[in-house]
Amino acid sequence: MGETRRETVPALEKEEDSEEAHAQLDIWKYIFGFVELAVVKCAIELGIAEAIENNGGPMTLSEISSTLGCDPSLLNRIMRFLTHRNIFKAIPTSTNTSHGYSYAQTPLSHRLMRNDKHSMAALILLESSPVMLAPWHSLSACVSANSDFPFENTHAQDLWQYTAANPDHSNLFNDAMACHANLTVPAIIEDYSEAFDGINSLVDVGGGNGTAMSIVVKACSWIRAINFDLQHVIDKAPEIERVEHVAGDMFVQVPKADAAFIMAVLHDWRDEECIQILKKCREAIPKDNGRVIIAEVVIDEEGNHEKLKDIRLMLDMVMMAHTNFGKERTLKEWDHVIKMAGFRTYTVKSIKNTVNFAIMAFP
Ligand SMILES: C[S@@+](CC[C@H](N)C(=O)[O-])C[C@H]1O[C@@H](n2cnc3c(N)ncnc32)[C@H](O)[C@@H]1O
Ligand SMILES: O=c1cc(-c2ccc(O)cc2)oc2c(O)c(O)ccc12
Repeated sequence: MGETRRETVPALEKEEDSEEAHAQLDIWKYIFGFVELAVVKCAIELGIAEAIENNGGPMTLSEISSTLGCDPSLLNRIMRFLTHRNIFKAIPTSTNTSHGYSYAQTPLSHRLMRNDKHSMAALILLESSPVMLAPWHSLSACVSANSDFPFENTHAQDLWQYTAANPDHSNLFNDAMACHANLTVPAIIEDYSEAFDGINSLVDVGGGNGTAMSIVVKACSWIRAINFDLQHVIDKAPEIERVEHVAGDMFVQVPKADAAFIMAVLHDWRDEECIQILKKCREAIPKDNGRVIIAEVVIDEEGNHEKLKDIRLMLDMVMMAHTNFGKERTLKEWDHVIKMAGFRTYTVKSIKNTVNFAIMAFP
C-alpha cells in the first residue's frame, strides 16, 4: 500500500484560491449578463405575470402555455430560469401532469406587470429596446476619443431630437419615466412632506407626461400644478385634473409658480447647462419664500458600499451612453452647480428605498 501524503497549503495560497474561484464564478455573470434582461423582457412581452394574476392563483405550465398560446417545452425552460431567480415561485403539484409544478407570483413578478402599482415593466422595456441598447456598442470608442457621444453616434441625433422624431420611442421613454415617477414621488411625499408645505402652485420642469404632478395634487389637495415639458411630450400628455400642461423650453423660460420641482432632468446635462436651467427655475419662483425641489441621485465618494450605490453608479453609465454630457453627481458637484445658479442655501435628504435624494434649494 502506498503512503498517501497530504500537502500542507499555506494560508495565503488558500485565500488566493478562493479569490480565484470567486473571480471565475463572477466572470460568468458578466459573460451572460445580458441574459437576465433579455429573459425578463420576454416574460413581460408574453404577459406571464398578468396571466397568473388574472387566474387569481397559481397556474400549471400547461394552463399558462394554453392561456398565452406558447410552446410548453420552451415556456418550461423560461419558467425554470425565472423560478431559479425567485421571479416566480414553483410549487410542487401532487399530480404528474404539467411538469409537476404550479407557478405563483412573487414581489418581483408583480414588478413585471404593466399595470401594477409597483410596475417597473416600462423601464425594463426601455432599457432593453434596440434604440437604447445600440449606443452601448459605441461606449469604448467614445470614451477613448472623447469627441463623439454614443447615442448621437448611433442614431445621428441626440435623445431629445430622436424622441421628437420617433413617436413610438417617445411613448416608450415617457412610459418608462412615468414608472420612475410612480416609484419616486410617493416616497418623496412620504419622507419629505415639508417640501410641499406652504406652496399653492408648483411647476414640474421636464415633467414628462405629468405623472409626478398627478401624484402631488392627489396627495396635496391645496396645490395647483403645472407640468412643463417639450411640445412633442405635452402633445401626448393625458388630461389631469388640477394639472395644467405647458409646452416650452426650460433653457428659455420656466412658467412661474411658488416652487419648482425638477426630477431626473439635471443629470441629462453638463454643469453649464444645469446652471442655466436652475437660473430659469430661480427666475420662475418668488425671491423671498420660493424653493426648487431637485430629485436626483447623489453619488457617495466615501468608499461606502451602501446597497443603492451600485445602482447609482449604473445610472451614471446610462447617462454616459444615452446623453451627451449627462452624469450623476457627487455632493461637491451639486454644491458647485447650485451655488453657481445663484441659490443662497440648500438642504439634502435621502429618500427611503429610492436611488434619489431630495435637494431643496432656496433663492
Ligand atoms: C429623464 S426625463 C425625466 C422625466 C420626469 N421628470 C421623471 O423623472 O420621470 C427628462 C425630461 O426632460 C424633458 N426635456 C428635455 N429637454 C427639455 C427642454 N429643453 N425643456 C423642457 N423639457 C425638456 C424631456 O422631454 C423629458 O421629459
Ligand atoms: O434609461 C434611463 C433611465 C433613467 C432613470 C431611471 C431611474 C431613475 O431613478 C432616474 C432616471 O433616466 C434616463 C434619462 O434621464 C435619460 O436621459 C435617458 C435614459 C434614462
